[in-house]
Amino acid sequence: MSSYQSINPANNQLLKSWPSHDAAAVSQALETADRLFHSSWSKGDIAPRLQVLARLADLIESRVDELAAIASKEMGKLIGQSRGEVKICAQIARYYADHAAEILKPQPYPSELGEAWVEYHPIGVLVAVEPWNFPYYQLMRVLAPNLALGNPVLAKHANIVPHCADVFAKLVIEAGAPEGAWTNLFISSDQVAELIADDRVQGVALTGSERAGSAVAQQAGKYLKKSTLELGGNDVFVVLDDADIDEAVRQGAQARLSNCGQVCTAAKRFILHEKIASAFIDKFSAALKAARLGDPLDEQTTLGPLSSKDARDRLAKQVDEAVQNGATLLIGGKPVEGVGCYFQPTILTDIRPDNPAYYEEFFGPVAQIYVVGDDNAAVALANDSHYGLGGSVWTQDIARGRRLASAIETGMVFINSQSDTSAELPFGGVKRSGYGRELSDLGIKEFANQKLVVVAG
Ligand SMILES: NC(=O)C1=CN([C@@H]2O[C@H](COP(=O)(O)OP(=O)(O)OC[C@H]3O[C@@H](n4cnc5c(N)ncnc54)[C@H](OP(=O)(O)O)[C@@H]3O)[C@@H](O)[C@H]2O)C=CC1
Ligand SMILES: CCCCCC(=O)O
Repeated sequence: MSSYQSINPANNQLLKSWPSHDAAAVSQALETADRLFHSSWSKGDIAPRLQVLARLADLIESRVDELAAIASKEMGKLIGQSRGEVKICAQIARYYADHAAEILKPQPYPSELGEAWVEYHPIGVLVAVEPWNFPYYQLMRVLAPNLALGNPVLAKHANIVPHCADVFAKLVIEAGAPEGAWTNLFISSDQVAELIADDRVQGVALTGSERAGSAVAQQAGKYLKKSTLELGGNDVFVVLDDADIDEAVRQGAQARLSNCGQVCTAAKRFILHEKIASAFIDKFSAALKAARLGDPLDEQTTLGPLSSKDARDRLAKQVDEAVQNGATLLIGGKPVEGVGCYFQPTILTDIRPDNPAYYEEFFGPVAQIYVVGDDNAAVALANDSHYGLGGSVWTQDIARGRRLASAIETGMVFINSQSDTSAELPFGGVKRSGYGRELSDLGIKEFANQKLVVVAG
């Protein structure tokens, strides 16, 4: 049974232990959620559900500082970045409050068979399995569209962010949602598997590692339940010879160091055109070295700790092995001595395809640098990856940027911007980065019965 403990990664202090939910509590939660699904709340008029989302957005906006501090203390995100995450959660709630009715209205399908349309109905109780790196955003990405649609959700959050999980669930109730709409469960992987197997559960959404995604998707497949997966990424940051180098360096450093590099769509593989590589590397190294490590609650800090001791130790081992297999360590490369799960900003170069690091995601402030001679080489290197989540291309020739964006095999590509997210834009990837999309009109239909109705002509 995974234990749920709030531990501050900046000082390794235990903040609070949280009791796990036993079988009786899980059974009660599932029964309540399923009863709600069969009620007028889920199957009736959408308006009351959208009013809850609007109130939730207002509530979150009124408590940004409080919610941000809880996240920063529990998983080490810089306080300013935690505020940003809380604000985008309000944006997502408000987006679906304002747009779900339009997105979900019946869509006509002109047909020779007669008058035809597609209606969008909820499918039932879902399970959400979410990670610690955006402890509120990951939950809101599932809650908002499915509360609008009418799918009740049983949520299993990462075991290192129980306070975020608990306060989020309380906010949903405070916004007026009935019991069962969103239930936080402190449960184990085995209990998740049992829920997925239950006939009352119709789908599962997971964000996390390939390991977790594979286990959950396997169970979902075994019981023929719909699933969506948003997993790791090894996103490229392609800087072409005509790029604005200073802007690319500024955003590249942000894209690698934000959330201490623990972002699935963080820039991880920096692919540099040979004409600008030396200039970029000099400026980029200086930008990473200038990071101010410290307490995430201190506004002056620009690089906080990793989320846990395990995460820090895993990263240190990865970097050591990369160097043992031939990579050159340009800067950093070691845990920071002392209290807390800190790691030096790091740059690795000379990573050859026979080095395991070539295909690995570094979930921390570790940048890989590659140098290429032309656009085709950049695309070939970008696509030589098991992952396919996001990426960015930097060039002053937009037509050139669009060509590369179309050729890079990922779910999202940004031109002259680091990867980002917004409620109205779909989020997701391909290959081992998972499948399905969250947010936007695509995300709300992932767990909808897209029902065809035809009136014979
Ligand atoms: N795509 C993304 O945004 C993220 C990707 N990751 C990737 O995951 C890697 C490791 O991070 P980590 O924290 O270990 O992520 P995990 O994949 O272990 O955790 C993500 C969620 O999945 C749960 N989980 C893990 N295994 C199972 C299982 N067999 N059945 C059901 N649920 C399960 C976890 O629960 P519990 O916490 O109790 O183990 C957690 O709630 C990172 O290096 C990164 O590559 C991590 C975070 C976010
Ligand atoms: C702001 C970017 C959000 C990325 C969410 C993730 O790491 O899954």
